[in-house]
Amino acid sequence: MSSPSDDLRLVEIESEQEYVSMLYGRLDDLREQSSKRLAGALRQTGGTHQMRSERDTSVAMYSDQLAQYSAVENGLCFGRLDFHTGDRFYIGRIGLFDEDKEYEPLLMDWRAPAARPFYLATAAAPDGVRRRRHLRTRQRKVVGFDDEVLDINSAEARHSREGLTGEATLLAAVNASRTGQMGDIVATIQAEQDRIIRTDLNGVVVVQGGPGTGKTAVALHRAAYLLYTHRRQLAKRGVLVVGPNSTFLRYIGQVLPSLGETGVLLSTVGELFPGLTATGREPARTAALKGRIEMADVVARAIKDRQEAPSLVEIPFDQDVLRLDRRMISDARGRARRTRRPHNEARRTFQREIISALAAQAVARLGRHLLDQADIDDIRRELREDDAVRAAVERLWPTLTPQRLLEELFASPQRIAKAAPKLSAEERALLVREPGSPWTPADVPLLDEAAELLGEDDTEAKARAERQRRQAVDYAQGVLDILDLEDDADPDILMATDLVDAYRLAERHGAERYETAAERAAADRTWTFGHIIVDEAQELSAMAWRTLMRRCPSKSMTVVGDIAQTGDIAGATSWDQVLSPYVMNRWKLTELTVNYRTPSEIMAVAADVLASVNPELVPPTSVRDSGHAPWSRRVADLAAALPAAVAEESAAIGDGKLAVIVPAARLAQLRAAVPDATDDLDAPVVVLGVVDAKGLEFDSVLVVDPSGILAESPRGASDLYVALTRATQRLGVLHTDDLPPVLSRLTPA
Ligand SMILES: Nc1ncnc2c1ncn2[C@@H]1O[C@H](COP(=O)(O)OP(=O)(O)OP(=O)(O)O)[C@@H](O)[C@H]1O
Repeated sequence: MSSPSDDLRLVEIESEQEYVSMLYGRLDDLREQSSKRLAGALRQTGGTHQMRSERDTSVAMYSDQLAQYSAVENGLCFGRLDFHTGDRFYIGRIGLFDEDKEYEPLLMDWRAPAARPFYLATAAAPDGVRRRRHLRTRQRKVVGFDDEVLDINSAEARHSREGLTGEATLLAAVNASRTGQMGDIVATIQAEQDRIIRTDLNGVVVVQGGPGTGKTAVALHRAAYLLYTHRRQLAKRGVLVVGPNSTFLRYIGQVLPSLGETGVLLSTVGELFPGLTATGREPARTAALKGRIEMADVVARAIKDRQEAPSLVEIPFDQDVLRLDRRMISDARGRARRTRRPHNEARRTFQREIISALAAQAVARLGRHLLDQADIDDIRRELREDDAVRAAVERLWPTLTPQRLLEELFASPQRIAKAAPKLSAEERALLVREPGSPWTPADVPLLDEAAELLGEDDTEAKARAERQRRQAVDYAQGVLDILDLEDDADPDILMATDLVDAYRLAERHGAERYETAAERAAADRTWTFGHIIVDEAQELSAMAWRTLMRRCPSKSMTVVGDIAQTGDIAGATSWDQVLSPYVMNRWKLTELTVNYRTPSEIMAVAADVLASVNPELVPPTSVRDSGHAPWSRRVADLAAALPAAVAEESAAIGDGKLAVIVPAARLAQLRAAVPDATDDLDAPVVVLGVVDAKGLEFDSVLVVDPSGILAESPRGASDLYVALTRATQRLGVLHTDDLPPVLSRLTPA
């Protein structure tokens, strides 16, 4: 039998349903409008260059709108604010307005200033808000709501925990099973997070916080907020989000689209050199050395070393031999260097000077008085076009790509010795490798450094890209002409999304399509972004920071990380050390203190490990208990014991996700021991090394061989801390030898 309060709730849900259905109706109208406009734009043919470019812009704009309307379909409206004045606002993923009533707001975008009380108002500081309501929806259906009455004297206010906004909805969200994809937190952003999300665009903001405090979530919502608030400025230059590895980028990949933002480039530092995939592996010590700032000097010296000045070069020319001695070559080299242009650009000066020196010799031999200016010009031209002269210039001042420079440097201990006189012999030996070896992520900042110093002439490549883009548009046009659309084509039969598909079809036929800023940025090494967000920033090396800073001359950045979780030996130990070379003390530290992921029982274990990293570091406070005691089990053989432990944990979490986190050296062996295990985050069970588990989370985590993790790296304790804090519900530890003392809090099972 239902109680009167249940009945009241049902009535409320019905009335909310009516409103929410109206909002979806409005969304459908907008979708249809954009579809029609897109179809119209796509049907325009030919015209002047300007008309075509306007059409491209319209196509891009309407395609983006359509993508945004689809992206906000789930959870379109998630909140409501009732004010003491009687005003009422609904809060959602985008703003919707009533065109018939002077654009009265029907739904307030969560990023609008007026929506802020939804995240900040408290019973103590209600900001005029009487009630905050969190709506729960499934697809287009309202399935429930949670209310908070912001009255300091209410029983609810007395019971709610200090500092939490929308506690019931928040706890439901953090307790939900994980899906393998990070979700957005737009309905439950907490006050300390909101303040960071809405910090000014300018300058560097550092978000320091322990595991699970929402740093990644905050960084991504900040990207969405900045794009909303500074759309004009940022849409043109784009926003770059840098993450530690591609597994992590896949994990967070859906958050921004679900917030209606598709124009953000997600990348690892290793992917920032267009046209190159850095898949190679190398010893951690080599990668750490390549990450050191001294490598900038090594690259610069390596280039200078290629500008050779031998004592004599003889060049056969016109049945004679011309001679370049060291002084002539040094003079030409000096002139070229004094231009202060990048190596490949300064080459023109070098070549001119060499040709002048050779021409002077040739003219002197023929007899200056017998030649007029036209003859001398002819001689210079002949010299310029002469193969032997070209070969000599190429030897003395070669045209170098970053790849060739580094490949030839690493292949030659002699070259390394000249370029790196300040490194020890042992360090220099770490750099040597076979030519043709695959590029590694740590090579990328070095290639970038080299590209800066070498200079590149990419006009040809850009012209080619533009030609391809035009072909793409024409191809799509051809497809559309065949479709022969009528103006009033029934949207049910042929939606504009089909047209977009036709447009995108061009891509698959080898031509480029219209590109967003993010796409153009991905293909252009010299692109500079309007804002850069760096996640797991503690992992970046000094050379990687140099690359990123180059990509953002305005130094508008959000730097997100946790110094206590630094695992990479090239990584950071202090934010000041990382940032002051670029922005001195002009960076702002913000902190997150509440852990939304890891329950208190697991955090107590992790806190002991943190104390072993540095007793002064304070772990974040968990927002909840799970009721499950983290356990440990001593086994004789890890690979043999693993399947049963996996089966047990899988049964305990039902539909949730389980991760087995192992020392990198045992990854292959232990992955083979778990039936159906992969590194695909959508799978129910994944087996990962600690490095690849960074930033991720799972309902249950099995940490295997903690001593192995501790011993594997000088930052082993930080790695173990990361591994333990990936779980949202349950944690188990399997070990063969004595449990490390820092884990003594675990319950033997
Ligand atoms: N306000 C919030 N509402 C609901 N869930 C939240 C909130 N803040 C964080 N979370 C959830 O907590 C989990 C941890 O967040 P996130 O991954 O952003 O933390 P992090 O600080 O980056 O952690 P780590 O340093 O361990 O990578 C995620 O599932 C995230 O969705």
